[in-house]
Amino acid sequence: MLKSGGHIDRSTQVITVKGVSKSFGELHVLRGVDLHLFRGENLVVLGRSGTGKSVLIKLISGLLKPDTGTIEVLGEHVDELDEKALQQLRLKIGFSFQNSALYDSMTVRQNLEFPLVRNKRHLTRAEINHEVEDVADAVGLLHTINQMPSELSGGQRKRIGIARTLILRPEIMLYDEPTAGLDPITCIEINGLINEVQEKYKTSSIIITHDLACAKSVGDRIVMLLEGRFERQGSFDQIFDTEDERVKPFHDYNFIT
Ligand SMILES: Nc1ncnc2c1ncn2[C@@H]1O[C@H](COP(=O)(O)OP(=O)(O)OP(=O)(O)O)[C@@H](O)[C@H]1O
Repeated sequence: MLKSGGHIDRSTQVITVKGVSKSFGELHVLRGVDLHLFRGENLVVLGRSGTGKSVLIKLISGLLKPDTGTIEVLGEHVDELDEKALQQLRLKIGFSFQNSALYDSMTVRQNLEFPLVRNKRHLTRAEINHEVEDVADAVGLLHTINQMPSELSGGQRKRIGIARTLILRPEIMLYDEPTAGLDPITCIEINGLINEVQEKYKTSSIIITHDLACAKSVGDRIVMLLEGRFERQGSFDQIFDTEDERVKPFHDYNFIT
C-alpha cells in the first residue's frame, strides 16, 4: 500500500540537526550532517553497517555530544540540556531498540505497566489498566496480556516492546533496526505496525534500517547515509534512481523489485 503522506505537517520540524560532526579519534563518523523530521512523518535513515546510524540516534537523544553543530528536538537544544532536562525530554521520545528486551520474570501486563508506574505515579490502578489494555490492543496482542515473554514469538515480543514504548505517549519514535532478525512475514507485520502507530498515535518517527523492504513500506521520506553525510534523500524510487556506484550495490543486494 502506498503511503498518502497526508498526515505530515511540513510547517513543523520536531527534529532539526544542523552541521553535526562526530568523530572517535581518527574515525570521522559524521561529517557535518543536516537532517530534519517533520511532525507526523516517518523518516527512514538507510546506511550500511557502521556508517553511524546508531551514533546519530544517540546524538539526537543526548547520549552523545556532537563535536560541532546543533541538534534541536521538540524545540529544545539537546546539546545544551543538563541531565535532568534531558530525562524530561526523553520521556517524549519512544526508543525501540534491538536490545530493548522485555523483563522475562514479568508478565506482558507487568512489562507494559512498568514505565507508567515509574514515570506517572499519580495514575490510579484503573487508569493504569486502561492504558495497558489500550496499547496491548493497539499492537494486536491484548490476548497475551497475562502471558510471560518466553511464551511469545519473536514478532510478538517486538510488538510488546513497541507497546511498552507507546504507553508513555511519545511524540517521537526512534526505531533502531525494527525488522532485524525477523522472518519476512513478521517483517511485513512490523512494518504495518509502524505505519499504524504513526496514524493512531500521531507520532513522528525516525526508522534506522538497512532492510529496503522496511524502508519502502514505512518511509514517507528516505535519507541515505554515505561516508558520513546524507548524500541522497527523497522517496524510495528517487533514492535508487541513480548511477551512483555506492548506492546501486545496496539495492541489488537487497533484491527489491
Ligand atoms: N562510543 C564509541 N567509541 C568509539 N567508536 C564508536 C563509538 N560509538 C560508535 N563508534 C564507531 O562509530 C562507527 C559507527 O557506529 P554505529 O554504531 O553508529 O554504526 P551503525 O551505522 O549503527 O551500524 P550497524 O548497522 O552495524 O548498527 C563504528 O565504526 C563504531 O565502531
